[in-house]
Amino acid sequence: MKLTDLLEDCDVLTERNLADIDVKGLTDDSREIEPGYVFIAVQGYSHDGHQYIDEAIKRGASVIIGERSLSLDIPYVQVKCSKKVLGEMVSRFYGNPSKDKIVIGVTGSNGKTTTSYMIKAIFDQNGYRSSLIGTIEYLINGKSSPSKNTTPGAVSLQRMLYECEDDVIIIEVSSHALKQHRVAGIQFDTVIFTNLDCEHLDYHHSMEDYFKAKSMIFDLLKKDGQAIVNTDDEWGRKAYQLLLKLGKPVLTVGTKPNQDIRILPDQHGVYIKGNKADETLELKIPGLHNRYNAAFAIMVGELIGLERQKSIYGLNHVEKVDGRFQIVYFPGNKNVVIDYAHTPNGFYHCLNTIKQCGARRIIHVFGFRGMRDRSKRLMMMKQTLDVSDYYILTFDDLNGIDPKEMEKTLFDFNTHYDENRGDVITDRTLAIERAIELAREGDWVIITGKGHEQYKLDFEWGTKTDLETVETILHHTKELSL
Ligand SMILES: CC(=O)N[C@H]1[C@@H](OP(=O)(O)OP(=O)(O)OC[C@H]2O[C@@H](n3ccc(=O)[nH]c3=O)[C@H](O)[C@@H]2O)O[C@H](CO)[C@@H](O)[C@@H]1O[C@H](C)C(=O)N[C@@H](C)C(=O)N[C@H](CCC(=O)O)C(=O)O
Repeated sequence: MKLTDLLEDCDVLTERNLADIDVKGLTDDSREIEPGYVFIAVQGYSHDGHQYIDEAIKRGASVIIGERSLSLDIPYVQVKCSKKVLGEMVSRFYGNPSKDKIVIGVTGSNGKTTTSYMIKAIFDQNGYRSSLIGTIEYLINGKSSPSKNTTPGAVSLQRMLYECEDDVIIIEVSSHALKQHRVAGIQFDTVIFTNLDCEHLDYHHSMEDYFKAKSMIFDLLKKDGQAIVNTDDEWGRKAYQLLLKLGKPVLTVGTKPNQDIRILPDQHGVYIKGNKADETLELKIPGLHNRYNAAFAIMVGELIGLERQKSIYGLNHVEKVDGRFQIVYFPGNKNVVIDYAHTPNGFYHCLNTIKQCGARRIIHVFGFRGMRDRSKRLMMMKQTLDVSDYYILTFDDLNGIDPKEMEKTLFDFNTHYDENRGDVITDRTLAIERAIELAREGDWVIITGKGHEQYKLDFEWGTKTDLETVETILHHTKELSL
């Protein structure tokens, strides 16, 4: 493929010696360079790709692209934003693979994963074949591989799209990915904006900046693409206004009248308007948050012209999503829930869902992640105090933070909010064991923060995930009762 074709429409500042250069491949990682490749130098979070230009040349790069004004012995193209150019070029290199597929992007703080699996179930149960790229796994052509990033880097992502033989591809799009242009070059048929919660402010610095990053996805809609937003959410309403301003078609989901899909909080259903007749659909899914997720998925079904009952049929086939409101039933009518919730709003929805399920008492095990947004911790604490009856603060990922420092943070929170309703047990497995021990008939234990993820620390029980810990305790409980 010719370099000039790959650079078409890219924001190029200066260029020289471009002639008729053939491109064999392209990457932003000098370690992956092969002869005839283009190396795109990207300013990253921990390294500056421009430092690896010499290494890329030694490995045989035939062209370098970067943001600096440089004079090199091989052709160099200076661009305004090399991350964006990377996505755009790699997409062209693979023949714009998103163009001829149905591509659904799901963004927002909470609900991305569950919504994505619901959409997938609707497609799969109705004669389509779909791929999914997200927090838990990359599921392409029926083959699953573990997820590294919720949204992979541009080169991997475009390669996955290229290799995907399915009709539909559902992509969870993180704010990091948008800010870093990992999805540049992708064209979305539908974009879903679930909500925005106090999160990632270590990276985005303010909610406005976080919102700005999320809104970048709207620029990537296909010409006839469609956005769907949750207008019960403050930032969803801002997204709605922005979309109107941009002249993009937008459908709404929420509990207020006049929304395209109206959530009926007390009736376990949704009321849907649209091209076809208005209709109330019953949903058998627990939790208000899941009715929002289901409403987005049903709306996607509407957009591809599915009969509504076929969407409901699909939703009834959603397999359990790892680490998302995953219930383990204990003898003596005790339930244990594992959920990825790690924001105040995530807590609100999980804890209230358990309450609606009729929990006698709620015991909540959770912690705070090191090196992440600290501003949300207070609100997380308040949320649990509002709804749960007892909490145990424990370790989540430390991400390089000294364990002593995190332990002190947990004890400080516990002392500050001490109403004889909480405890600190830093070992996560012992905290879970204690919570289950405390539970009596009709009680629910909820463990939040890690969801499907593997532990990064070694804990007492030697288990690797919350599910493994809970199942090990269940096994011991059953043995003891024999
Ligand atoms: C902070 C962050 O977002 N980092 C992401 C970023 O990497 P980076 O900026 O650190 O890259 P870097 O190591 O500084 O390298 C800069 C450049 O130098 C190049 N390099 C580097 C070394 C070398 O020898 N040669 C070389 O060419 C690198 O290939 C790169 O192009 O770009 C990489 C490729 O896209 C990502 O994999 C990486 O995600 C890291 C692993 C990460 O943990 N990110 C998290 C914060 C994240 O993105 N999370 C969201 C989900 C958030 C949520 O909703 O919960 C996600 O989408 O996963």
